[in-house]
Amino acid sequence: MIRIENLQKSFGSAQILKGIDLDIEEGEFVTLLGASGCGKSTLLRIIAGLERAGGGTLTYNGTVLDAANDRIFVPTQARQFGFVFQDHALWPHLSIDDNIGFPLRSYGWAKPDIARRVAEVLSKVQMSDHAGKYPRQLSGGQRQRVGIARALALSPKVILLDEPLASLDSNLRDELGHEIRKLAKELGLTCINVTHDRREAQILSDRIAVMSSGQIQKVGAPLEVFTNPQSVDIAKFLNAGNILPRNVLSPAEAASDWILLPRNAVRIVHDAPGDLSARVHDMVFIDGRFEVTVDLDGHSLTFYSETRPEHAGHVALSVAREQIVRLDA
Ligand SMILES: Nc1ncnc2c1ncn2[C@@H]1O[C@H](COP(=O)(O)OP(=O)(O)OP(=O)(O)O)[C@@H](O)[C@H]1O
Repeated sequence: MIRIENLQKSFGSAQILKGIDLDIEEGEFVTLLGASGCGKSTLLRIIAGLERAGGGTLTYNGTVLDAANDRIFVPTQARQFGFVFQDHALWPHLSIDDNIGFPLRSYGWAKPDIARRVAEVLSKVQMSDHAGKYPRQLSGGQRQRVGIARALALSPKVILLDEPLASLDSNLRDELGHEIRKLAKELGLTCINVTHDRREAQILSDRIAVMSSGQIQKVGAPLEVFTNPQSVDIAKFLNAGNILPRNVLSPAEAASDWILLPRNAVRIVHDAPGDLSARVHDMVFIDGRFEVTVDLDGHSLTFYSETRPEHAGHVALSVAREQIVRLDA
């Protein structure tokens, strides 16, 4: 298990990590999700041993890897974690098998053992046919598969990923994302990923830690984080649904209270008056359903609909009120 306790880091006078606490279980896939500059890469670099913490403790299976106050710091090589970066970081002048074999050689592996291991990991990422090629002869997705194979070569128990899907187009991102998740589970890997991409986080992760301003604001399974994001800021960053003053749906309530109304909690009703009447403002067909935006007393409300609203103009809506959650301002 990886345990992060009150971890802190400053660059000059800027405090970048302000006391991070997080436990990551063996075999778990956790994503640090946050906007640019929130400190997620700095946290990953500290876990990797590429950066030292300024305070707090990092332990792995009970062994302290970094504790600034006790002057303990285990260097990167001794941590034996695997790395996958967004830009693949392959050596252009080496063939694919040499790219994967090179680190093994530097650990003193014998040639036949290297050849066997390279073949094994290439087959795990379905790249066996490309062993003799050079990185420039591969597509972005294929290069990333090689990057993953290289990370697996030394059989690390922990893999650290820095936006592994960022350089890929959207279909490929989903496909490789599902494969990475499957492979991680098959091999029982503990994975820590950083990204600002919500979709990537949801596809890959058992749990998501939402970061902003050097702190973890919310941790949970994707379903929990996206359906109960806790605050207006997190809900906005996650694009979790409609963020409305409570009194828009319940006029008796205080206007200063905020709620999250998920996009699947609203539906058009045809044969009943409904809870609300609203004016259709916009509509797009996307991912097999309509995304309808209505104007509700000056507030914009977006929801998913299997059917196209029959009449442009006004629609009657029913709201699944049990799906509404309160948000901290
Ligand atoms: N070596 C460094 N020296 C000084 N400042 C740094 C250093 N590394 C990071 N920072 C600063 O720390 C802050 C957090 O950076 P970090 O890279 O951790 O953010 P991030 O959330 O990963 O953002 P991004 O997604 O853009 O990489 C930024 O303001 C950055 O400029």
